[in-house]
Amino acid sequence: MKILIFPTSEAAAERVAQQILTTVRAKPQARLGLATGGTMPPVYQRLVTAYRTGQVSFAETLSLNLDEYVGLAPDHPCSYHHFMQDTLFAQTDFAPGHTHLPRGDAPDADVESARYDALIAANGPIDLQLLGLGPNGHIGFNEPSSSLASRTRVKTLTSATLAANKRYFAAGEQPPKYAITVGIGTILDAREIVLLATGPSKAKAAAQMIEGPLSAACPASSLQMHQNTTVVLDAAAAAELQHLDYYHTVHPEGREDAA
Ligand SMILES: O=P(O)(O)OC[C@H]1O[C@](O)(CO)[C@@H](O)[C@@H]1O
Repeated sequence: MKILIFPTSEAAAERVAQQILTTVRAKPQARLGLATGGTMPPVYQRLVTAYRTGQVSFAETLSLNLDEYVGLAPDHPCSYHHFMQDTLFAQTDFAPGHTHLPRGDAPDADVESARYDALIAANGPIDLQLLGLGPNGHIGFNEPSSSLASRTRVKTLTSATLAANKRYFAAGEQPPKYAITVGIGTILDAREIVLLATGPSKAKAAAQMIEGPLSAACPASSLQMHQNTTVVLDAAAAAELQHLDYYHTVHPEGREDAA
């Protein structure tokens, strides 16, 4: 893993956006694995700006998102379909038939998981997989105890994740208890992975992911096994790392201390 530590969350998001733009400019038909969650809007805003200013086109790009809540239809305001439409797809020239997420409202979530896994296999490998990080170390909705070889399937969300994501739902509305998520094995098949984690709530998970043992207790530690992963942190998310001299620290003026 290459670890980059930026002074601010804005600088970290900018670095991730630039990596996505570089991939799409080099290969307009790139297959992007995209992520949702509160960490991603600053990245997607930058992609939208790049599109609006003529710096990039996504017209030929394929996107395959990581996950969706079981039971939520695409038009539910808290569905990840809605999140992606709102923050990225409707604001750029992604072709509607090129943007994929698991269907949370499918009549049988297991059948839908198998369909989605086959879709990724048919279109893969993913060129660039974008990831956020759950405060409990999850990637996608691969909660602690997920098999490190898992494929797309239904996962039961932990109480910690339900509590963390409750803020995205209306008062009194319970977040779904299950999600369809691409598996860790599927994530590790990507040619390139970039994970973005910002803010103090990610510090413990970031330290376990980078410095902890490879373990299903921290699903993100599986990225230690991937040959082309960049982890982008802001200073708050890097606060619990013990070995700062192992990593690349990027200073406000852009100077980088090489690891
Ligand atoms: O960015 P957040 O909201 O902290 O979420 C962290 C991760 O958890 C998820 O919400 C679960 O998939 C991801 O979308 C996200 O990458």
